[in-house]
Amino acid sequence: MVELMAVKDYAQQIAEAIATVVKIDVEVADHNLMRIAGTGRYHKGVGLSMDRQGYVYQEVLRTGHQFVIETPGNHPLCSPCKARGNCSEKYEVVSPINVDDKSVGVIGLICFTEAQAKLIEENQQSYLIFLTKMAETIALKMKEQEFLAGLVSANHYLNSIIDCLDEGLITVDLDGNVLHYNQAAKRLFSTNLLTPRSHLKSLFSAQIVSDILGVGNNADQVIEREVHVETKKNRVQMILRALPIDGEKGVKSIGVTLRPLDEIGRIVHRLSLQDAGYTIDDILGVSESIAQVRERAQAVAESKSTVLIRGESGTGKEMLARSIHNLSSRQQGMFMAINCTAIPEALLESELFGYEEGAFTGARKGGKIGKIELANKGTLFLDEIGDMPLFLQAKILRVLQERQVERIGGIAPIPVDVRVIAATHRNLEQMMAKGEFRQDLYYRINVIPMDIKPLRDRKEDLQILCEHFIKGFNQQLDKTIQLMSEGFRKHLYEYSWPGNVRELQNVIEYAMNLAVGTTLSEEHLSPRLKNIEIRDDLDKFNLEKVERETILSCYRTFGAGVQGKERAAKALGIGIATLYRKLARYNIE
Ligand SMILES: Nc1ncnc2c1ncn2[C@@H]1O[C@H](COP(=O)(O)OP(=O)(O)OP(=O)(O)O)[C@@H](O)[C@H]1O
Repeated sequence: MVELMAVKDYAQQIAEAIATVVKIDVEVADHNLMRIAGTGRYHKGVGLSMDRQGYVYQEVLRTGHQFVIETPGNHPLCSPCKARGNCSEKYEVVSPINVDDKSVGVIGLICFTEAQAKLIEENQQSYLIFLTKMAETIALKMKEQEFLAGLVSANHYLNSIIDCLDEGLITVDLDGNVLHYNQAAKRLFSTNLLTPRSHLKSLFSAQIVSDILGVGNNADQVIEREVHVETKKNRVQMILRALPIDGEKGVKSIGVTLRPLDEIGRIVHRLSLQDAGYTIDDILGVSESIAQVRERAQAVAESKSTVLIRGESGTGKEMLARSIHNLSSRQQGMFMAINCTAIPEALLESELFGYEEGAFTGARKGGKIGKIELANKGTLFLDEIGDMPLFLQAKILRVLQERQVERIGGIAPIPVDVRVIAATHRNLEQMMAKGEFRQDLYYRINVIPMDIKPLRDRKEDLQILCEHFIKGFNQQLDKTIQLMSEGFRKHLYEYSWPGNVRELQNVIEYAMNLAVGTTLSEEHLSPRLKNIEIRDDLDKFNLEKVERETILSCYRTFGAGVQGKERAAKALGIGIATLYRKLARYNIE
C-alpha cells in the first residue's frame, strides 16, 4: 500500500484550502507521526517528526476515532509532553485518515486563539463532519495513487514478459504507426530503423504493409508471410504473423510477430524427430568394417565436406548420416532427410528448392520454403541420390558449389550453410558411364566416401545386433527372452540377409511375437528363414565354397565395373584374368 507521504503535495493543498476557508491552522501527520502537511506556524515543520508532541495524534491513530481536545496542555493525554501546562494551542479537533479500515495518518484543526476555539466549540459537530470528509478525500487520493502504482507495475511486468520473448513483437495502430516493440524486435532491425516514431513502411515492402494493415479490418484474420529483413548483420528471412488486437470497440491495433526462419527449422527439428538422437554408439557391430565406419564418422564429423554413404538397403545409411550430424557442431541445426525416390519427380524440385508466390499455377499463397533452406546451419541428407533426376542433379551441384539456393520463381539467390550427406545403394559409376548420373556431381559428393558392408559379409555382427533387438522388443512386447537356440542361430548365420539389419530387426520382432518363455527357437522363424538349407558344419570348410563366397563378397564390395574388378583382383591377390575365370566358373554375374 502507498504511504501518506506519496500524496504529501495533495495533503498540503487540502490543508491550505481548509485553512483559507476556516481561518484555522491545519496539520496532517502520517502513522509514524511525521508531519506531512501544515499551515501557518506548522508549515515550516513539514517533513519533521512529531513523536515528542503528537500524543493526541497517537491516540487517534490507535483508536481510529475522532478526538476533540478542549484543554490542550492540561489533558491527561498531554502528560508526557514537554509543553505540558504551557501549550500555545487552545483547542484541537483531530480526525483519522482511514484507508481500508486502517489508520494511516491524522488531520487536525488547531486553534491558537480563544476566538478560533469558540468558533469550533460552537459548531463542533459541523467541523467534525467537515474534517471527516477532508480525511476521506486524502484517503481517496491514496487509493488512486495505489491503483496507479499497480498499473505502472503491471505495465512494467508486462513489458518484462514481452521482452523475454525470443520472437520480435511490434504493435502498430491501424495506420501502421509503431506503438510499441519488444527488445527482440529492436535487435532484429538495423540501427534506427525501428523507433517509437517508425512506420511499417520503413520496415517492410508496400505489399507486406498493405497485408498487415488489412488485418485491422477483420477481428478474426491472421496472416502469415515470409519476409526479408535487413538486420544489423545481414539480410534474414523471417516468418511474419500479423494479428488484430481487440479493443473495447473492435480492432484498435495490430500485433506483428517476427521469427527467423532457421530458428523455426530448429524448433521443428527438435519437436518432430524422435530418433534424431542417434549417436555413433548406436551403430552396433564388432566387425572391422563397422569399427572403421564408426572411426571415420568421428573423424569427418566436423568437416563441411560432402559425405557419400554407400550400402544396400537397411544397412544403416540414414542412421550413420544422423550420427555424423549429431557428432558435429551442426547438431543444433536441422537434420533434413529427403528420400529422392519417395517423392514424385514433379514435386521433388519444389520440395528441395521451395518456390515464390505465383511461381506456377497452384503455387501456394506466400510461397513455400524449400527443404534445403530449412536445413540451413544443419545437415541435408539426400537419400537415394542415384534416383535424382538429371535436371535436379545440376541444381544440387550449384547449391554445393555456390552455397546458395534459388527458389522456383525467385529472383535473388539465398545463401545457405548446409552440410550435404548423400546416400545410395546404386552403382553410381555404372550410372555415370550410362549418362544417368552427372560426373561433376559424382566428384562433388564423393569427397568422403563411406561404405557400409551388407550384413551377409559381416555375420560376426549378428550376435550383438540380435541381443540389441531382443532387449528392445522384450520391453516393447513385454517379453522375457534371454536366449537363441542353436538351431535358430544357425538359420540366422546361413541366411543371406538381402534386407540387411532392417530385415534382421523384423525377423527378431516376428519371432518374439510368437515365442513364449525365454528362448527363441527355429519354430519362431518366419517361413522364409525356416526353409533355408542349413549346411553341415563341415561344409563351411569346403574350399570351393569358401573361395566362391570370398570372391562374391569382394565383388559386392568393389562393384561389378571394370575398376571394381581390378580392385577386387588386387584385394584377392590374384590377376585380373584369374578373377574373370573364377567369376565364370562360380557363375557370378
Ligand atoms: N549397425 C547398426 N546398429 C544398430 N541398428 C542398426 C544398424 N544398422 C542399421 N540399423 C537399424 O536398421 C534399420 C535401418 O537403418 P537405416 O534406415 O539407417 O538404413 P538405410 O541403409 O538408410 O536403409 P534404406 O536404404 O532402405 O533407406 C534402422 O532401424 C536402424 O536402427
